[in-house]
Amino acid sequence: MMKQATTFIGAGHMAEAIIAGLLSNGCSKEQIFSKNRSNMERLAYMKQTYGICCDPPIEEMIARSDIIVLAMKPKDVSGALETLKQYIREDQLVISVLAGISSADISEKLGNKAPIVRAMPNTSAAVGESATSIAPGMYATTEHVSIAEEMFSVIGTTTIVEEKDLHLVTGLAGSGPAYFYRIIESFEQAAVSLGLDKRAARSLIRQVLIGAAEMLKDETVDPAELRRRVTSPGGTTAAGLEVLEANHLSEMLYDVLVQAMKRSEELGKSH
Ligand SMILES: NC(=O)C1=CN([C@@H]2O[C@H](COP(=O)(O)OP(=O)(O)OC[C@H]3O[C@@H](n4cnc5c(N)ncnc54)[C@H](OP(=O)(O)O)[C@@H]3O)[C@@H](O)[C@H]2O)C=CC1
Ligand SMILES: O=C(O)[C@@H]1CCC=N1
Repeated sequence: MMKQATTFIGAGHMAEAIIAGLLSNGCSKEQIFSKNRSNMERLAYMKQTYGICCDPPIEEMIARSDIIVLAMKPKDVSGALETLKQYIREDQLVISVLAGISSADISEKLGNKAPIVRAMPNTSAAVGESATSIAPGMYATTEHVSIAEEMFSVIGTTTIVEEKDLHLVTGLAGSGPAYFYRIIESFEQAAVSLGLDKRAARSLIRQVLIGAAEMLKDETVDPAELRRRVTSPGGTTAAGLEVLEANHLSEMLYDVLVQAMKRSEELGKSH
């Protein structure tokens, strides 16, 4: 269980997913602080829902913390660090979940040698199923990486990557849940258009994804083999899969990653 006091700068969707995961894994709510820039309603919701500390002034939160998690949008990081750099110390660990923003950039904005570890979780953190990538950044030692691993391991799996690979893994795993949600939305709509009751469509297609995901948890199993087991020669699955192939599924998904990765690179340049 994580014992370090932690301040989340930004109490948005990602911060909530991580905080929910930490609390359901036994982390004490007194050890978690969070602040927004101006959305007090959102902060009140976080306080009410999770019992975390949102009232102390930001400088007090930071003074009492071992870890500072940067969880604002990339475009807001410059403004946030302009104010916060006077409070963040070199004996604290800065963990950034920001897409695209390099640790060198964060260090420069901080103007000190605080260690920085970058993490790219996803919103499945809220149910303990994030696929988080962790990369050591400026001034980070293996001990700092271990602390970040400990934090993120309670909200899912952790994979250590090099910082240069974060653009790619952001497009793959940070954004990843949205691709599957989008596919589910279309299958639901298609089933309803073809005459199925909405509730039945919804519950069936969701369970299909949950069941398939459960099967994939065994990493020794090849997804291609799982697919072959479903696909009877000349049967319904083969007919459906032919449509995916005819519409260039692999090329399309390659492009999905390329575009998401490019966007991450742009975020790093344009904030
Ligand atoms: N959503 C996702 O699936 C994932 C997101 N990320 C990364 O997480 C970060 C946050 O994303 P997400 O949670 O979706 O965004 P949200 O918009 O939901 O939350 C961002 C929060 O940051 C706050 N904020 C902005 N500026 C400041 C500031 N100067 N000081 C304190 N708080 C501030 C905002 O408060 P206010 O409204 O008051 O301005 C807002 O509550 C992004 O950098 C994103 O790249 C990473 C992995 C996955
Ligand atoms: O869309 C985004 O920019 C963020 C980063 C990964 C998931 N959401």
